[in-house]
Amino acid sequence: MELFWHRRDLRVADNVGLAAAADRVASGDGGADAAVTDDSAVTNDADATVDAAVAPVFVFDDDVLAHASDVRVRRLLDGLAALRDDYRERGSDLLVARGDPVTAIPAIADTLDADRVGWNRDYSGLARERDAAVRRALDANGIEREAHHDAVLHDPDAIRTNAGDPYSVYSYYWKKWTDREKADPVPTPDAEAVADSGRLADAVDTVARSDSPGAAGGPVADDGDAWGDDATGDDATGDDAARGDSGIVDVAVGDLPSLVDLGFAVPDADVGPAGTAVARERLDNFLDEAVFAYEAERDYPAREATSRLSTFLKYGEIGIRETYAATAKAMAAAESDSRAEDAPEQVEEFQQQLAWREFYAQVLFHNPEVVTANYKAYEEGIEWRDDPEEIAAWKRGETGYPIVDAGMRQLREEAFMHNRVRMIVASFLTKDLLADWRHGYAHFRERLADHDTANDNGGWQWAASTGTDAQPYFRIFNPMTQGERYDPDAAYIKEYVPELRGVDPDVVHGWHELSPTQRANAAPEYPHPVVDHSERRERALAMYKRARGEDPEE
Ligand SMILES: Cc1cc2nc3c(=O)[nH]c(=O)nc-3n(C[C@H](O)[C@H](O)[C@H](O)COP(=O)(O)OP(=O)(O)OC[C@H]3O[C@@H](n4cnc5c(N)ncnc54)[C@H](O)[C@@H]3O)c2cc1C
Repeated sequence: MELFWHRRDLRVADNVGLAAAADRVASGDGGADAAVTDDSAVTNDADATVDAAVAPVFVFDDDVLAHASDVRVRRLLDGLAALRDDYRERGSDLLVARGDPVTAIPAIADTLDADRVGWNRDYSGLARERDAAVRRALDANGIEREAHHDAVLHDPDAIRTNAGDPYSVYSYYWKKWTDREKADPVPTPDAEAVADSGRLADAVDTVARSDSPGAAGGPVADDGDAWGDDATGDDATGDDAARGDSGIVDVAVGDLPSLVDLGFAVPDADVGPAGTAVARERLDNFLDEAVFAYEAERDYPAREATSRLSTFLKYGEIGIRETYAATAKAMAAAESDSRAEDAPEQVEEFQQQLAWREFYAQVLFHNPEVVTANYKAYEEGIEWRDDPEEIAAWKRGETGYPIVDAGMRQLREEAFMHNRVRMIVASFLTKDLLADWRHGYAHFRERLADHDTANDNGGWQWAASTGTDAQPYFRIFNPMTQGERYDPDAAYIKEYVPELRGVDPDVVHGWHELSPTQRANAAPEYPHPVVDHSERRERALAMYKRARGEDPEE
């Protein structure tokens, strides 16, 4: 028996770690029963078939839940339900545990008589720290373990500059990324390779509820695997020893806790559907048509021009190899059929976004401190203004800047925001309200269903001009002209800002130039601008110049 630990890879298809375990049990190369050699003649065949299988588990870790939000836990539970159903279709089920993985994983492995535990690597600081502690606990209990690269096409150490450094400039990273050969999707395990649900139920009956082997074993010396070393980050607890002591392991077969059980409330936002089947349908639909106009259309929030795959990629409900292979197929088809000449470039533009995801993953991996610190140090530090009322108006979507308010309300209602609008609202918070990007990051982290530490942090530090390859500090979006350019008939704005529905688009886009009386006549319920953009623009330039040690008057 092998135990496979799902974390942010909620799928059975194109799952590198799961496929490796399934392949091993199918070929009889590994697992407790495969180790039977001399006694094989007397082994009960039925038991051997049942035991030579992979048992999947998910662990609700209280340390992770402490940093989660209503929206994200709702979406996680939906993704887990879909994963469980995929296992049930194969006659298996998902083991669901609650506890500290450092104790839970060795305890469950022990109960199942699993001699190996597998998982896919996660690159954030907290995850790496947790994984190092789990590795030590498994080693102490003599249980083999292996970790795989799965979430990205090229792992964070694979692509470096010619001098051997991690990349900090995206365009150079992209050149190498796109030239590298990409792995094919890995096979989906056969039903025979995953543990029968009855066997899982029997095992759960006997799981120790305290004093698990993980707790007894305690931490042992690290084996020097670079992936688990020196992890830091905002959400890292930094306390391995404490992790090994809790000893309580709650396990059920397919029985998912409710939001309330986990200490969360039902979110106002509709987090949308979950699971591999939905993700595949989205990808297929997108690659059928929209991708061929992706570059031209992707910045217009009212148009359905992007894939809306981010939440599925964040929870790993679709594999990145499968996603990339589908884009490569679409590109090949576009080259050979009668589509517009630039169709392949449009597909490549989409692949570039997948590469941004991997670029930010490697930035976070090599610089875990960026979660709380500026990537780019400013000599004198940035003197953020941080006005609580202005920040609160931004969060509520009541700044009096229509495109900003539409974005913030889309976030509240859908736990999602269009990429162009994320850039606009992030620029507005940092360069109009002069508020620290960390306020925005914290709010996005709470509200976005697709919140991904690497991408969210990368996006915020880009907008605040503090990140790798960031927007230069003197490039400050004008929220009115951005709205006019990318939402010319104000369709997106009107969808989320009902106060402006009957208002002419020119009036919407010129809102800041109207007199208070004109505004009151046009849309009495919609707020006046909280700040004057031109004045704030000058203040932002001075703020950044001072931080750079330059004279703001020059
Ligand atoms: C301030 C800010 C915060 C952001 N926070 C997140 C976040 O928490 N999670 C997240 O996945 N994306 C984040 N992004 C990137 C981007 O906005 C979303 O990935 C995108 O809007 C998701 O929509 P989509 O799936 O339709 O994207 P598509 O345009 O269809 O792109 C396909 C995929 O590529 C990836 N991708 C696209 N753009 C980027 C990007 N700029 N950086 C990294 N990956 C990208 C995503 O996985 C996305 O699903 C943020 C951007 C900004 C400016």
